[in-house]
Amino acid sequence: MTSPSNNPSSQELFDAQAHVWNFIFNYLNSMSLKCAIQLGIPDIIHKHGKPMSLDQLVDALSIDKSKSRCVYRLMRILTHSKFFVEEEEEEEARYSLTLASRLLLKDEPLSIAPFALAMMDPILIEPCHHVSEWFQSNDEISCPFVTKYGMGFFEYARNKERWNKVFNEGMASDARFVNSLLIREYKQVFEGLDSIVDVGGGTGAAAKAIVSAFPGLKCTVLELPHVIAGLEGTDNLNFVGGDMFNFIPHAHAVFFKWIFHDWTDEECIKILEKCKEAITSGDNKTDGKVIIVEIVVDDQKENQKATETQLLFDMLMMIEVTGKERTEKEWANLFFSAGFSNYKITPVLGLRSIIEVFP
Ligand SMILES: C[S@@+](CC[C@H](N)C(=O)[O-])C[C@H]1O[C@@H](n2cnc3c(N)ncnc32)[C@H](O)[C@@H]1O
Ligand SMILES: O=c1cc(-c2ccc(O)cc2)oc2c(O)c(O)ccc12
Repeated sequence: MTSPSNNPSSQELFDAQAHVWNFIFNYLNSMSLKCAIQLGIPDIIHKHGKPMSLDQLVDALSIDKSKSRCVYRLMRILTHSKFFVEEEEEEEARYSLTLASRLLLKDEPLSIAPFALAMMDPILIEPCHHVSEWFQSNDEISCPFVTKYGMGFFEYARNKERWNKVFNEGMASDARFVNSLLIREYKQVFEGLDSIVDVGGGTGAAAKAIVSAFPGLKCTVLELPHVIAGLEGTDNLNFVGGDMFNFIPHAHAVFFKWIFHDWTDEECIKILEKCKEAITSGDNKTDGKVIIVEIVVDDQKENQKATETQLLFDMLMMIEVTGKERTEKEWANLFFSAGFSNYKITPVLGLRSIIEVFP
């Protein structure tokens, strides 16, 4: 890393200014994407079935023609960011989808639109305006979410029906996406298991994907009661209301997706100790394991954008809850502190990995 020159050239100064500007205005990328999802632009282009002109898009959007140029400007920035492709046909621009915008179609099984809308909801963005205030406040305030709302995430979600629904649907869409790829890429992680508990499994999206791929496997979702209120199980899927810090039902394997990054090291060690009890039978024997789907920070050092996204998640975990993203060394420290003897990381889920932990 070179230190800045004491006598920068004009070009160096302009480059530095451009870097600052890019960061200042980057939120407008997120907000443009949010607007396109809310308007259903990917769905409209998909339904059209072939590249779509601006006039056709404006017609289908049912918005006032006076806003056509603004729709063009929205499409221009999102085309620049590779959410759409623009091609010229009969001297007119026509838009089609990219793989990224296909993931944002509302009625597709692998849609991550609900996750995108939950993560860009004002409820999660508001605490971001309170980070410095939180840094300067007393030790008792655990995260900027609490600075903003005066209560933790769990208490807030329990009392706000709309937010509870938006958040759970967002998580469920991510669970459907990542679990279908997990089963495609690393099916063997579940092979030979007869029972599994999905701890903090939300409304059961991951569990449903697992039992439909492995019909002989019995799956229990352990969740906070307000998340699973009114949900019915099936023959091989059941919902149990409870607290993972108190008790995890006995099973061959315990599955966690996006749980440990929500919690401090001390809390994770407590959960892992409960897991060890859950996979150990009365005679102290086990061939069970813990299966974790999470980020391993720095596992893709050569990919600058991947590392940046992992670090953005780490900031999100600091702001909304009291968790963090962990390096391999930090993960290993948790596992060994909780009395596990071995682990295996398989990096087949993009920014996340599958981590198997053995007693
Ligand atoms: C970030 S969400 C992840 C949901 C799901 N595993 C997924 O990735 O789609 C964290 C989940 O943990 C649940 N949770 C939080 N505290 C819990 C506790 N003490 N016992 C059981 N579940 C808990 C929350 O209700 C929430 O659904
Ligand atoms: O914004 C969040 C909040 C949580 C969260 C919610 C409820 C809990 O009891 C614990 C944590 O978790 C998140 C998460 O895992 C994620 O990947 C993104 C955002 C959030």
